[in-house]
Amino acid sequence: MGYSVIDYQIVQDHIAVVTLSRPESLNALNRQMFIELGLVFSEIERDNRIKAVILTGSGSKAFSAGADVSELQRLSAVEARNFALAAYRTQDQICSLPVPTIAALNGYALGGGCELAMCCDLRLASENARLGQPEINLGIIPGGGGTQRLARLVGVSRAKELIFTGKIIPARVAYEWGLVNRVVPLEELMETAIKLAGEIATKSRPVLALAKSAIDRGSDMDLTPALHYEIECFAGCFATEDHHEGIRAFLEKRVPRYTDR
Ligand SMILES: C=CC(=O)SCCNC(=O)CCNC(=O)[C@H](O)C(C)(C)COP(=O)(O)OP(=O)(O)OC[C@H]1O[C@@H](n2cnc3c(N)ncnc32)[C@H](O)[C@@H]1OP(=O)(O)O
Repeated sequence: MGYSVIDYQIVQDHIAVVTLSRPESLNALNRQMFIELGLVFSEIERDNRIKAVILTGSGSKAFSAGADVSELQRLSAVEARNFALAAYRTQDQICSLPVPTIAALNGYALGGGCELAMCCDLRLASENARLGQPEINLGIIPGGGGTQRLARLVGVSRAKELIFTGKIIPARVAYEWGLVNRVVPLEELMETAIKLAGEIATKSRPVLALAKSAIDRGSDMDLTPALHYEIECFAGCFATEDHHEGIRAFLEKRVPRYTDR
């Protein structure tokens, strides 16, 4: 399928790389971008070969500088709600993918860009990356999950500090706050992301899906139901062929050969 504002590639057979591609506006997120992200993530969801997804931005300056401000300028309150709902639907597709997702933040990840990164399971940042929710400086608040996902990742106090001031933090601070998993030089970012995705892709696809579901769905529950849900996911592993192979390979002192069944 042809895309105009994103780029899509499969590398090393199992790794999907989706690149936000509007470099002239620092990969600002417009309606077309949400439509194409929706289409590409549907394509990824249907492709059983894919075991990890990397989401990044084109160029060396930005992952994404957020929602396209020139589109926001024209929105009524009703249209703003529809814009946020379109973003929500795309984000929900990303969050519910059964395979791990990695945001490779190659520069600014602001507003909707930071929100998109927070929908991914893991975040790697280049040393020049800068993150924040600066919507308050435009007289608005985050509408793509920023008030919720940021608070869950860094805590309510730090989320309030970022959202109330619009302050942008460097990658190193984002790492100290737990907002990104790792910081690497820009020229090593994609190599690091592909290496991490490759390491994940050596595992069993259905077992990765169960691990992701146990963590994500469990974290929306109280502890006791979450622990019971983990038990169901753990038991689900024993219904896979891959768990036989994993255990057998350990006992035979060899590397497992998973078939993703
Ligand atoms: C509701 C949810 C939201 O996401 S609201 C948007 C939240 N994001 C922001 O407020 C960030 C806006 N951008 C900036 O503050 C700056 O661009 C910067 C700090 C990220 C980088 O500054 P710098 O001076 O290095 O670059 P420019 O400002 O000159 O940007 C280059 C080029 O990109 C256009 N652009 C940047 N961000 C956006 C955006 N969010 N929407 C639309 N366009 C954007 C900027 O206008 C420049 O275009 P040009 O035609 O060259 O003027």
